[in-house]
Amino acid sequence: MRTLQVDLGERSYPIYIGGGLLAETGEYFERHNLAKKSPLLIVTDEHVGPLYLSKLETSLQNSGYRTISKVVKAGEKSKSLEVFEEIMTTAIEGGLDRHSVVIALGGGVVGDLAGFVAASYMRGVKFVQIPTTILAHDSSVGGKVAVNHRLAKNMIGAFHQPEMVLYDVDTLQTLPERDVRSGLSEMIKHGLIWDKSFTDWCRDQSDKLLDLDPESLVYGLTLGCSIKAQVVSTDEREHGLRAILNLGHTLGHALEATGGYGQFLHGEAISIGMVAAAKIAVNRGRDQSIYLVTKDLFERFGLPTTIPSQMNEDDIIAAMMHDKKFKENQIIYVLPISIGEVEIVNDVTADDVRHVIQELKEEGQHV
Ligand SMILES: NC(=O)c1ccc[n+]([C@@H]2O[C@H](COP(=O)([O-])OP(=O)(O)OC[C@H]3O[C@@H](n4cnc5c(N)ncnc54)[C@H](O)[C@@H]3O)[C@@H](O)[C@H]2O)c1
Ligand SMILES: O=C(O)C(=O)C[C@@H](O)[C@H](O)[C@H](O)COP(=O)(O)O
Ligand SMILES: [Zn+2]
Repeated sequence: MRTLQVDLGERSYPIYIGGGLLAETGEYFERHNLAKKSPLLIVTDEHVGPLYLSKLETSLQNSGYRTISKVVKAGEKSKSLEVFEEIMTTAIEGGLDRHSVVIALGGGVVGDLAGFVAASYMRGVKFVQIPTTILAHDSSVGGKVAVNHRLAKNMIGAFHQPEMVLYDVDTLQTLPERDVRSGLSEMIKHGLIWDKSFTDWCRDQSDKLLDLDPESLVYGLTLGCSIKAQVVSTDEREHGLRAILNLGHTLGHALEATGGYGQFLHGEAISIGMVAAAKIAVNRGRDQSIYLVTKDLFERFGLPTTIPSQMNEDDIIAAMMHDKKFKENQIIYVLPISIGEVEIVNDVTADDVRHVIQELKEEGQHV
């Protein structure tokens, strides 16, 4: 078992990564002095619930905790105000009070949604992240919680840090292949923004990672979480450095919204977004190899690197203008300087992005 720490003063918390942790949840809750008198609310989804909910409930009940649960539909569409309200109803009817803890058991969708419930219920209760996807090595750390608006991703949310992240890597063995690839996209991102040697390692280990080799997974997830924890510990509220975690997301989020939150998985959309960022950087004078290496990397993981020709660039640009990083008529964009190093710029124009969308649509037609 490995333990990392997110250093945020009184909001600091550990990330526990290892096998078999789910069955020990009750003991971790006791260790963290989480209240036993108030009911706990477990939020999960219809895929994860049947696999892991009873194990979690048993562990908590064996330690003397009372639990209620809410199972939501799987997928990005559950990150909505409608589902948020349904969970609030469950919480109120179940008698949750200010000492209750909301637990997210699942991937980034459940984590973001349950986290926003925890941030809002009675103006904020404690929150525990129990991630079950590869992607959630990113989403469970850092305290960004939100639901989507039809027009833009993660538009309604808060910063609300968990008490701990309990990452039982055994759960990853049941992930569908498409979600394995999608999750690895965020792992690669952590290399691209921070550490060339980690990017090289991801490329060299691609077969093992895609095969869910436990040793490679634990190493990759630990490195990914550790990069995320370092960035968040430096800049919790994204006043500066934290924006680098958004590599590929300006366009990626616009693709998700334009696709109706169903066409692309998050990791797929940001894979295209990271390739687009590399292309923009090259168009602005950076070395062509940045684009070639980035594209090759995502292709090795079976992730998309082009934009479907039927997508309309005006729609994508319009969605991008709603992004949180669009301010004072400028797009705040994260661009690679080299592999493992990025910069935050504010002079990428909508036309620059439109041009790259057209290039990536054309490339898609030659595949
Ligand atoms: N808050 C953040 O910092 C942050 C960071 C990155 C991504 N995100 C958000 O995370 C979301 C994507 O997360 P995700 O990819 O985990 O999606 P997800 O939560 O939808 O999970 C992916 C799919 O895998 C299923 N699943 C989950 N765990 C499983 C398991 N162990 N076995 C079998 N099936 C399992 C789910 O039911 C779902 O169908 C997006 O909404 C994205 O915006 C947030
Ligand atoms: O934690 C962050 O900061 C990130 O940017 C991580 C991203 O992978 C994640 O998708 C995040 O939810 C995007 O944040 P947003 O502020 O652009 O919605
Ligand atoms: Zn992301």
